[in-house]
Amino acid sequence: MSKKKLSKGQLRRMRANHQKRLQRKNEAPEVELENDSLGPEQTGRVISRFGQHVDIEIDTAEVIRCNIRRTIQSLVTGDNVIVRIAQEQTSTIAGVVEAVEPRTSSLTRPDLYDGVKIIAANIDQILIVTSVVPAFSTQIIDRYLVAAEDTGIKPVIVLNKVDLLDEETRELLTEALDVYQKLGYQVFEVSSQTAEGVERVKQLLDDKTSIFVGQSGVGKSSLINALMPDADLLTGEVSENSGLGQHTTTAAKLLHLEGSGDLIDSPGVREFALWHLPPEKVAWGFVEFRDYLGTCKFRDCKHLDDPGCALQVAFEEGKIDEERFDNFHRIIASLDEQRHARQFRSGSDE
Ligand SMILES: Nc1nc2c(ncn2[C@@H]2O[C@H](COP(=O)(O)OP(=O)(O)OP(=O)(O)O)[C@@H](O)[C@H]2O)c(=O)[nH]1
Ligand SMILES: [Zn+2]
Repeated sequence: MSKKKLSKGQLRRMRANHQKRLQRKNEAPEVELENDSLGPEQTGRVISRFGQHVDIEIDTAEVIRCNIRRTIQSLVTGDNVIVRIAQEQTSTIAGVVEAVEPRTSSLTRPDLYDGVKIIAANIDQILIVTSVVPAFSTQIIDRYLVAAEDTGIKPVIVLNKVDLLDEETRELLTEALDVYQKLGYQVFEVSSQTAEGVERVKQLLDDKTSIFVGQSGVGKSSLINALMPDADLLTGEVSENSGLGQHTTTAAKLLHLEGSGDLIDSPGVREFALWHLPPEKVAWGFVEFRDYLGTCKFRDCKHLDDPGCALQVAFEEGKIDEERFDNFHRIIASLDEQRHARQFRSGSDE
């Protein structure tokens, strides 16, 4: 049986509907606030972004939902902004973001369409949380350090769950972490369970914007809860999935800590170091390698057993820790594996 032919009228209606849909897509879904209904400019900070809208905390600590001027190219959690607030509240949209201050730092992730996507801005420090459950791994710490070094944001290492350690294990871990202290990284040993060391972390967070990263299960949520004025807030916010739709669970959100510090959190923020790293950035991410980079005999030196490798010489002279050098090679090897897997996948798609 042949397909039923559409009448001219039906076709016209279909086309008209299609046009309407396209138009709707291109139109900003925002309620435009009239310029003369807006108050004077004031400063604020992005708490969270939801598509065309954004929640801004202003100096009175009030959070207001705003539209975004079309001239603004990029606006993410943590951005400092200039806003104008409607003098009379006529809708849920209470103001307009007029401008964004230059960022001191930004956290990005690879994006299929745009190359990279910025997920948060103006972060002062990255707390790399690790523990003994899941197993302690300097390789994972190094991987997070490399990613942190690439952002230019200061990383700090936090060993959580020290309450689970017997004396001997604790000594071993302290020794392993000593390598990082010697490289200039701050190291904290804490337990979110017994609150050991938590006060020192609290002081570290004061007056700064921080993010917590690390493997699933190391105790990031537990630690954050121990540092929040209202312990239930974080879990409540993250699991909320109503009203504003699914963005609530994925959008990075800025939260206030018990002292004067802020925290930006989201699943994406927590996992940022697990995304692909270009191999040339890995060596740079090992801070003690920097003096030697560019001094190997061959420009494309893999720093393995290449002749005339300056890193190899430095290692043999005891200037580079063995475990760090091993971890570097392991990270490079895992990047190669990832690349092969991607090539294999894209090849089999054809
Ligand atoms: N013994 C002990 N257990 C802890 C401590 N901190 C967290 N835990 C436990 O570790 C488990 C994981 O903690 P979470 O806070 O959910 O870990 P997370 O890093 O937020 O995990 P994701 O949300 O998956 O990223 C929970 O069962 C916690 O109770 C601690 O200091 N000591
Ligand atoms: Zn080399």
